[in-house]
Amino acid sequence: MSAAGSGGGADGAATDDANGSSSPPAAKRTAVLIFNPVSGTGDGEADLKAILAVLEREVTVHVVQTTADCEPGDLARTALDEYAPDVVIASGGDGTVGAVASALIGREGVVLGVIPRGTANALSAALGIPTELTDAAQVCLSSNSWTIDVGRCNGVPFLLLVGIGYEADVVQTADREMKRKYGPLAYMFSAGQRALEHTTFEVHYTATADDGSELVGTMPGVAAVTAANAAPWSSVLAQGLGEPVPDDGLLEVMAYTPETGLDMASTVANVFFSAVGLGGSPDEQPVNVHGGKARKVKLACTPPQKVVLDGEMVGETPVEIELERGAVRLLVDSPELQAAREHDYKERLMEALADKGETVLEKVQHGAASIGSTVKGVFTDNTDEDIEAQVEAEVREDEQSRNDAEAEKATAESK
Ligand SMILES: Nc1ncnc2c1ncn2[C@@H]1O[C@H](COP(=O)(O)OP(=O)(O)OP(=O)(O)O)[C@@H](O)[C@H]1O
Repeated sequence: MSAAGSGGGADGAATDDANGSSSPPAAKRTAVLIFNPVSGTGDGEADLKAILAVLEREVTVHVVQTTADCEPGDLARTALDEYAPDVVIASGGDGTVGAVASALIGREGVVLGVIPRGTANALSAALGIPTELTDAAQVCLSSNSWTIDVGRCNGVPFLLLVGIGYEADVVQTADREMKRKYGPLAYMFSAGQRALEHTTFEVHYTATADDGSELVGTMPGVAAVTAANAAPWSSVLAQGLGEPVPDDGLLEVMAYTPETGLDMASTVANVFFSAVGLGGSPDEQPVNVHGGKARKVKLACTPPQKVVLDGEMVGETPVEIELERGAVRLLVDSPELQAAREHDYKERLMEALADKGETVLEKVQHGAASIGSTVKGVFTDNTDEDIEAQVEAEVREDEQSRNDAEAEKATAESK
């Protein structure tokens, strides 16, 4: 993840000049915090308290809470006019963050801070924003910024990607109930389920390359198309050419033409494994993955397909997608802080493993068994109650066998 440049520094303390006389404290910077109280699965009230405890040390914060029927972008635009802030901070899921980011397009001098609290937090993962609440709040006080491109799909701004067909079905299947139950795994379950049941369509495309040349054609048998500005590893289909670059002025456009449901599932799995470094190089694409970089792309589908924009359903094809270069300035970790955080995380992980390696391994195996049966449940027609009963039974069985093993060991030792 590359992040460079600098934004406004934070300082609010009194300063001494060369004569030793004290000058008045510099005015505190002003921040607007657009806060979604219901996003994710955490406690909104407690989260807000923890965030303000960090931010208010250095900036004056105006909190604007979102509501069910109010567009967060409109709230941000009103707050920009009312408070003329230096920083606008979006705290919520990807929907909230994307909408607030779009309100900052063309507002030079105002930087975007992000405190992720959603289910998937794909945006933060793609842009290298810390997932821990107070770490992310701390980054909002920093002076490191990264100027990134913003996409537009039929005029509507997006930061990550446009998904057509399969990708849109996956998002629609992972509804709030499923996300509440399974967290980020909801997307994996729904991805597996939809891969087996996917349908195909014909895509008519006009892609404009970086040199202005145009590629026009029709592709039959397509199950999914993605056009990405940025994407985290979990947006598997956007990784066909390697991780998209959010500041290169280009979209990564991918199309998938699987023969069967299993073919689709294994293609998704292959791209996923190579994206996380466990498979072949992304250059060795499976034969049913096609793609390239484009400055702009027009797509029409027969029959028309659903379209998802940064995780939100927005309608149907046809679409015209292009990028606005360097449209938003985002506050990010300094490379040093990012490295220190990663180092610290790895150290703690290694310590925990050295301390109780066996227990950790057992827990992982136990978790995998529960997930396995949940996936099986989702793929078959079991009801939610069936799945929960199945998972509970496996957990009980697992605990019982562990207790038996411990009892056996204790008996053996006492002899
Ligand atoms: N005060 C509120 N009460 C109820 N719903 C709200 C409120 N504020 C926002 N919403 C709803 O929250 C949704 C946006 O959620 P957001 O994207 O922030 O988080 P999420 O859906 O939990 O996370 P993710 O996008 O990562 O899955 C919108 O549908 C909006 O209507």
